[in-house]
Amino acid sequence: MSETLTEAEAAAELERLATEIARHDALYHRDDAPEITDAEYDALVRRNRDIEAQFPDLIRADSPTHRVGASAAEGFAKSRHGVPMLSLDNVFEPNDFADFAARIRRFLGLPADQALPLVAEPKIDGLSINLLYENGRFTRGATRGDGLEGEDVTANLLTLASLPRKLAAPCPARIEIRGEVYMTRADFLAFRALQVAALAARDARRSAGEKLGDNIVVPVNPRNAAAGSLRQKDARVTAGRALNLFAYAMGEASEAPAATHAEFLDRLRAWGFSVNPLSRLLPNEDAAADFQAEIATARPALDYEIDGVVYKLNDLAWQQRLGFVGRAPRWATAWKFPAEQARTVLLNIDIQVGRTGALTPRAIMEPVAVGGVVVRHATLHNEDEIARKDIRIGDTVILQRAGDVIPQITGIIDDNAHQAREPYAFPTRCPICHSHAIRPEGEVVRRCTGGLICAAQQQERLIHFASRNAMDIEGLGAENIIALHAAKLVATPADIFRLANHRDTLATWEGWGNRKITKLLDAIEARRGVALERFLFALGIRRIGAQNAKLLARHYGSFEHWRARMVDARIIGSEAREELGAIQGIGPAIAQELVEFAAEPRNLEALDDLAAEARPAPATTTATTNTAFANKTVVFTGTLTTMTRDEAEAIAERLGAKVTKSVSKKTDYVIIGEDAGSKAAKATELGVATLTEAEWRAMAVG
Ligand SMILES: NC(=O)c1ccc[n+]([C@@H]2O[C@H](COP(=O)([O-])OP(=O)(O)OC[C@H]3O[C@@H](n4cnc5c(N)ncnc54)[C@H](O)[C@@H]3O)[C@@H](O)[C@H]2O)c1
Ligand SMILES: [Zn+2]
Repeated sequence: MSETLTEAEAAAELERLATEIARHDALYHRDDAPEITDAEYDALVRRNRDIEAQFPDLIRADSPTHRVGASAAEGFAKSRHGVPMLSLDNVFEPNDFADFAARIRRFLGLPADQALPLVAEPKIDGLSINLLYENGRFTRGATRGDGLEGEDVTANLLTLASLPRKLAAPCPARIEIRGEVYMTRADFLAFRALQVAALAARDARRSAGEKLGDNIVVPVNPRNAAAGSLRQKDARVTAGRALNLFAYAMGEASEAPAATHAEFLDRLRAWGFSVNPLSRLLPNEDAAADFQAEIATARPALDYEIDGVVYKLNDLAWQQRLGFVGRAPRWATAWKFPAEQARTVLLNIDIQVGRTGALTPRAIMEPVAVGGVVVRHATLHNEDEIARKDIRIGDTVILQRAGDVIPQITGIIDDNAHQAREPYAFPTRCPICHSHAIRPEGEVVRRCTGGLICAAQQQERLIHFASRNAMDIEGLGAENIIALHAAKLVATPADIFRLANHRDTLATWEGWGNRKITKLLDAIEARRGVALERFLFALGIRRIGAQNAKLLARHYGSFEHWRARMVDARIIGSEAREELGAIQGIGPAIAQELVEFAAEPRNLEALDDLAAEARPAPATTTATTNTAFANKTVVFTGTLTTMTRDEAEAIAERLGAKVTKSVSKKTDYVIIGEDAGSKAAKATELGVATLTEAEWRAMAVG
């Protein structure tokens, strides 16, 4: 560790790391949803261990060094292991491996020339499980959980073909068998593709207003996929996933089934478990380095992911004597492979535009093999990431793949050639529609503002436009929009109103009978003259949800007025800009989105084209039927403090009220401001309902 910390700094840092690591443990082990890569996680753990080594007095009771995994997730019955399920220490270098062997010799008091037979097994990247067999029958299976107690996943495990239900005699009356549940690379890629497609379909339906759960998860790697698939509340879901099992260890046993680990692996095979065929008994620790190299060479061709080799002392009596320290046995270690890295040249950065207008940079590279696959693309996340790593086109970049599907660029070669290149300038225009792209303060994502015209966003916008809370066009759900858009009959919302021109084309489509077409065209016709608030919401301007659309409609009253004021509001400091910012409920971020929308001339063109077709109705005629003041007669008296009398009367009228000057029996409400005189008294006398200014505001403005 290069830095020197004071004791106070070290204590604070250990506290932070304990919290941070526990959070990532839960995300990874309990939720199957890691936020960071394994390499980043391992760096946090290493930092924690280094600080603890320097300040042993500060080691916390909740130190990550002593914990395993994360506690069992809700929704599963808990299952206690007969013997705890721990983790493994790991080494990366030959020297560290030599230390591991030396510690064993020292602990057992073995002379240097005594052979130390070890069993070497590929370290499968899956999730470990504990299988209880009683009288030769499988009775219970659980995940590792926090090491002491895991989730009972017996029903899920029973869907695995490779899990023996019964063990052939002889076998101990009670024995826990441990192993790894994993998914092959090929099955993982197929499953991932399915999930990606399911997610896209779900999102399309969601933007059409359907309420759908968040249960579609796109796994980032095979381990993640295996864990998510096994830990399903409904075992029928697990049954549909391709999961396999390698057995490699035991927990509690009523009698020892073998004297050595190698013999035990033979017993596992005889019982019908699959044991990794690459496992091998090594005569001594000196053979480990060669084995490590051999497996590293074999790795790219394996059909499952491994991240190292586990070396276990063969003699079970010795294992017994060595026991455990912290969260791992003394008699085994995982010699991990370094994260697979490669160097290549960054040819270009292309910008992909998402369905919601987000601009995401992607690296295009000279193809290079890393981690068993040829890679051409890597994500660059966002513009800050590019700036932070100072990535320039033409640079030699270092690429890393740590089990995840999408490789990362971890850094660049900072040489003279790099310095001579231009720093990368992130585009400020959308590469698809050339509208300006903005990045609101405090956000990392830059977005295209050409919502109504951008081809990348068209389909999404159209689905939203027709959906229930927006224009509510019956019969124009996501599926039909996708078909119409793909056939190029509809590109912008205005085109929907011109769909009648394509009647003949539609009639040739399979499943589109005359009745269906007529019904759809009628439904579209019926939406001309739509309420302004629906129209504004349907535009799909970012941050303009149904509630904000309502505020805008009420405030501006008509489409023409709203449009004119938005155009004027483009000028900072203008009266229209101030007015927009002063509308209660419309904050600066919302105002900014509206202004950016209006600042794109082609948005205005598309907007006018649409308004000419849809002809949104002024807010007054639409809001009158279902407000507290619809068809009521109201009188204002006294001085209002939060709005002028004119404004108040205009609002009341917009809400469908009739505003009169004098109080009579026909008056429904008298709104009383400051220094009110005879009208207030008259209201009391006639028993007419009175409202304070605050009450009026609450009812009228919300
Ligand atoms: N990305 C994240 O946010 C995040 C968070 C937590 C953990 N992790 C990853 O998980 C690791 C820690 O998890 P861990 O405690 O399970 O340690 P580990 O995965 O490094 O090693 C222990 C595990 O190896 C597995 N294993 C595979 N083959 C085996 C074999 N032949 N014999 C024995 N065990 C075998 C077992 O499941 C065992 O529990 C970290 O190093 C990191 O890579 C990542
Ligand atoms: Zn665009």
